[in-house]
Formats: sequence, structure tokens, C-alpha cells
Amino acid sequence: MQDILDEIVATIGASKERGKVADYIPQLACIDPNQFAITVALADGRVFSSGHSDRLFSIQSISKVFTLTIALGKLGDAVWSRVGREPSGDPFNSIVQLEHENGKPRNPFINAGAIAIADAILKGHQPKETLGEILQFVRFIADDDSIGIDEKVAQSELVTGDRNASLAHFMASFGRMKNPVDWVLGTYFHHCSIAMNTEQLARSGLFLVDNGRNPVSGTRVVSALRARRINSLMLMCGHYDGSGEFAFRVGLPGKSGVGGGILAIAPGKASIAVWSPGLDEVGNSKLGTEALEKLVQHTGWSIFG
Ligand SMILES: NC(=O)CC[C@H](N)C(=O)O
Repeated sequence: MQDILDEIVATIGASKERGKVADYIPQLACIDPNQFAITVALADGRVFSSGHSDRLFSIQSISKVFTLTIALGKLGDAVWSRVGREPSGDPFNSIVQLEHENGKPRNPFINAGAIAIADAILKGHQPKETLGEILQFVRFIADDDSIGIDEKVAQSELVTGDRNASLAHFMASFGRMKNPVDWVLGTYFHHCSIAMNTEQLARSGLFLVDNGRNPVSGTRVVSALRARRINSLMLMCGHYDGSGEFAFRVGLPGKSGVGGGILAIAPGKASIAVWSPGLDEVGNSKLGTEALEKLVQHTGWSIFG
């Protein structure tokens, strides 16, 4: 495994065509695109990394997997009255479907859906308390108490977040927000600004590898049924309007973020985190996707055989 990862770093990680860093969030626009890391956390507890795997990056929309998991724990199936479970086929920050579908986002991973989930888990609490809860959960699943929020990124999103504010207010106009919109947005921007390295991120996905149980510690995080469902949503919706392409090329449940990270799950085998800040046209890590494609070719881990 170490040889495979080192080869991926030496070839794909050194590529000249690196995509474009997200520039609509000023704090992400200044990230050096020449960084690259990959970590594979195997179900048997062994962890392999190559590249800049100790560097922290903004996990952005990957955090939506964690907030969805928390929401399912708090609300159970009532979550599905707030968001759907169909791929949107539209960009992650699109507003167009919301009007036709009465303010109910297609799935929990597009921005509108994740904002609805943030509203659902706030449940009348202060954003600070909810963020504390989200962080506690992420630290628990990654088994790492040092994980925190990059406040500079959160502020940067807040001052440039007109599109997300529009989505939230639009949903509120359908009576779909139960908390003040600025609380919901504050919670959303902050959980997107959680900073992790690929080692921490790969460990955090282990509960989705082994039927809802961390295979290393043996701790149950969610039921087997719930883990399966979260994986299915990641496969169908985790890369927005690039989800079909990701399934075609990689064949694993995955969730991307505009910070350039991707968390991918090979059920029964491994949790994988890659990071390369340059994005493709739809906002998914360009080299991250290529690296996963290569890894799956080497290991045969595609869920499609
Ligand atoms: N795709 C993403 O990672 C988007 C998350 C980002 N915080 C936003 O709201 O735009």
C-alpha cells in the first residue's frame, strides 16, 4: 500500500494540470495549489499516508456527511421531511430547483440541503452549543481531540456568503427555517470551516467502512442500516453534478469539499482521504479524483467489482 501511495504522489501529485482553487471564498483563494496528500486507513487499523498528510485544510462540504449523521441521530427519519435523497444534477450552490420543489432541497449534500440540516440540528439551541456538539462528534469519530475550526475561513465565508444567505432566506420564505437565518448560516459556515489533515479525515470515515462501527476501536457510531444509507447518499450526491462522473471513474461513495479534499469509503476495506486544492469545473478536487481513480485501479476496491 505504501508503494502505491508513494507512486500516486510522485505521478499524479506532481501533475502540472492542477485545476483551480476556490476563489469565491477569499481565504481559500490564497491556498498554494501545489500541495497534495493521501491517506488510507484500513479496516484492520493500519494507516498509510503519502505527501503532505500532516497539513490542515478546510474540509468544507465533507462536513456535511458529519452533520447529516448527527441529524439522523437526533431526528431519525424525520430528516427526510427536510431534505430529499435524490441527486440534483445541478451545481452545489444552485437555487433553481428550490422554487419548483417548495423550498425542499433535493439532498443533504448540496448547499441548500446542508443549510436545512444545520437548521434541523440547531433545534432552538445557540449556534455555539451546536458547533460544540458537531466538533465533539468529529473528534470522537476521528479519535482526535485536537480538531478545530479555522475561524478565519468561517469569517471569510460569512462576509462573502450572499449565495448561501439567499438559499437560506428562500427556504425561510417557504416556512422551512425553524431558527433565525443568521444562526443557521453561522452554524453552516463554521462547520464547513473545520480544519483537518488527511490522516484525521481518513480516520473519521472508518465508521462507514464497517457497518456503522469503528473497526479499530469496536465502537458503534450508527446502525448498519444507517451507515449503508449514508454511503448510498455519498455515492449518488456526494460530488453534486459530478456524482455520476465520480461513480463512473472511481466507483466508491465519496464526498468532496471546495477546500480540495475528498473522503471516499471502500466498504469493508478502507476509508480514504485525499487533498489537492485545485478543483475541476464542477468544484471537485481535480487531482484528488485522479488519485482515487488510480488507487481503485490498483486495489480493485470499486463497489461495482
Ligand atoms: N462544495 C463546497 O464545499 C461548498 C461549501 C462552502 N462552504 C459553500 O457554502 O459554498
